[in-house]
Amino acid sequence: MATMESLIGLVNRIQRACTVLGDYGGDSALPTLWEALPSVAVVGGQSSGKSSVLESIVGRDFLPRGSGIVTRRPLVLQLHKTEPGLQEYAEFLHLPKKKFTDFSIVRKEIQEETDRVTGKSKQISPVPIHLSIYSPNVVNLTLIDLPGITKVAVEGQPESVVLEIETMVRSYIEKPNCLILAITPANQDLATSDAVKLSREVDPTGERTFGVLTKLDLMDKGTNALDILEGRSYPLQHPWVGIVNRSQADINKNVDMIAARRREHEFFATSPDYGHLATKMGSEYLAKLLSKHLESIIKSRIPGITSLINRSIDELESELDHLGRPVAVDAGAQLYTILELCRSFDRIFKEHLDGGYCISHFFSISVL
Ligand SMILES: Nc1nc2c(ncn2[C@@H]2O[C@H](COP(=O)(O)OP(=O)(O)OP(=O)(O)O)[C@@H](O)[C@H]2O)c(=O)[nH]1
Repeated sequence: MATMESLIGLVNRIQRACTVLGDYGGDSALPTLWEALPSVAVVGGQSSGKSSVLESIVGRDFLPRGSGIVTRRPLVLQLHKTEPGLQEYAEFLHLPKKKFTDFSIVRKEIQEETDRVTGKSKQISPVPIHLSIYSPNVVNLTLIDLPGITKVAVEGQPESVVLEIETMVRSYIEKPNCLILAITPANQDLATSDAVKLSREVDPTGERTFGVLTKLDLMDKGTNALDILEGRSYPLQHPWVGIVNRSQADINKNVDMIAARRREHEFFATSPDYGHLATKMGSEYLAKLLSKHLESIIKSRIPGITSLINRSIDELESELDHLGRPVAVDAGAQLYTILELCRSFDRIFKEHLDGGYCISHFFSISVL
């Protein structure tokens, strides 16, 4: 288990290295290392509860929240499990070496960094924000929060935003190594769920889709979601997980994540409808389920990842060979390099000229 955890941690670090080098799977026509590594994308309609699910998994309050379109750039969130007792902190890729221990400042930075690229209007951008959280209380995971799928542009947005968001979401979830966390609110008809519709399109067999039903506490009295949670309607290969996040009123009252998790736990444990499913519900269970699934994916993909890395090393080495020796920085060594180049040019020139010693000699002297 420890080995597997460190392996997921290693994949996290490779992903981090990829992003530093500008490889986040973007629009590259070539297969990239990022694409070979597994990740989890959170997909759903606007206000379906995507950011709330992410926060519950992390157990921290750090994402900008509110009604309307809040997530306007993809957020690549890497969770790194640290030793027990160590302090939790966050780091942004665009602010290297700056450790954030106050998570309300993390939220502010996400907002400001979103605005820096999109402006303060409701525009969206496909340029991701990268955030790493180091904590003893998380499981090693890379999660990607995406803008909510919508059917209509809100005031201040161009009509094209609807298609732009769908294209952006699709570009992440169509990658075969991307697990899809399809978030659907339980108080809406599942048949109209954007998350279910889109994930079915890109993953028709449902092998990489995890259905998450939020807002179970907001269902009309006398109704429940047992048909879905027990897999009778909309079955997926992995069972649906029910979640109860904090309501907007809870957020306004600053109900903290620990209290929220406890309340979620109680909701399932004491519910006459869901009590028998309580051990397989809730955000903590979801985080463990995802981490476990990632483990098995990584295990099965190790040979592919290794061969991709080896292939890239080979290609880079042959490119380096082709480029020749590195050019030194100091003037003396540079002069030496030039002399060496002239010497080899002289030799090759000589070899190609029939009895041309004089010309090549003359040439080498004139070059020097
Ligand atoms: N009561 C209740 N409210 C919830 C639940 N999940 C989310 N909410 C509320 O629904 C609203 C939207 O939640 P978010 O998590 O911001 O939704 P989102 O999908 O990330 O929103 P966008 O990023 O704007 O698309 C917030 O006010 C949450 O408090 C839930 O399980 N129960």
